[in-house]
Amino acid sequence: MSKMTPEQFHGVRQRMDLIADQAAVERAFDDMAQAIEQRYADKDPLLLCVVTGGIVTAGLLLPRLDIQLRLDYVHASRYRGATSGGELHWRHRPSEAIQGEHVLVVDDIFDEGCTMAAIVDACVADGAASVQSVVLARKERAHATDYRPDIIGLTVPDRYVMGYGLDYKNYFRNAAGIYAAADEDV
Ligand SMILES: O=P(O)(O)OC[C@H]1O[C@H](OP(=O)(O)OP(=O)(O)O)[C@H](O)[C@@H]1O
Ligand code: HPA
Repeated sequence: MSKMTPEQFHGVRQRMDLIADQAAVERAFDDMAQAIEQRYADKDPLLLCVVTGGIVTAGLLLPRLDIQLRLDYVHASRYRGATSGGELHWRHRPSEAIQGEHVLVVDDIFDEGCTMAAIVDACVADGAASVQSVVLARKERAHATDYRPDIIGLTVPDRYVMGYGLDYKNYFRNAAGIYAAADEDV
């Protein structure tokens, strides 16, 4: 995994713009959790966290959900430390565990939409009883697929964003807010 020097890291941090502060993001999580509880109260869903970016979204949703549920993960990525997407690489696809389940796919962002559309298609192909999705953020842009997430926390501008699980060159996933990288850093 590539590294940034402290000088590069602090430069990016100084130039980035705040898009949604911690309070706004936490409110979005409350709303997302409420929507999930309404849809899944009696369904014993299997939440499927999309690793790596979806870890923070799943981790902040779970303690807010007072319903019967289980957790599993898929590992599929397109960006791999870059700021533009490529081909989808599967590293973990729990096909057998998905059969007959009400699956809720959990990710940090719906950008071009290719990742979520491919994961939802894979869950359907693997025999899920139903498949819905939740994302912390949807990018305000044209998407490369007709698929849309069922539950969306926030809409963010069409800029490269980071924080709350979203990375910039493998960093800033731990930022306690959502920030956009400066044009010169993208
Ligand atoms: O809508 P799309 O344009 O397909 O992009 C969205 C995907 O890109 C990011 O993952 P990435 O491939 O960067 O892997 P990561 O989870 O390790 O960050 C993000 O976590 C989503 O899974
Ligand atoms: N930020 C971080 N990761 C991403 C983005 C983004 O804007 N789009 C797709 N994956």
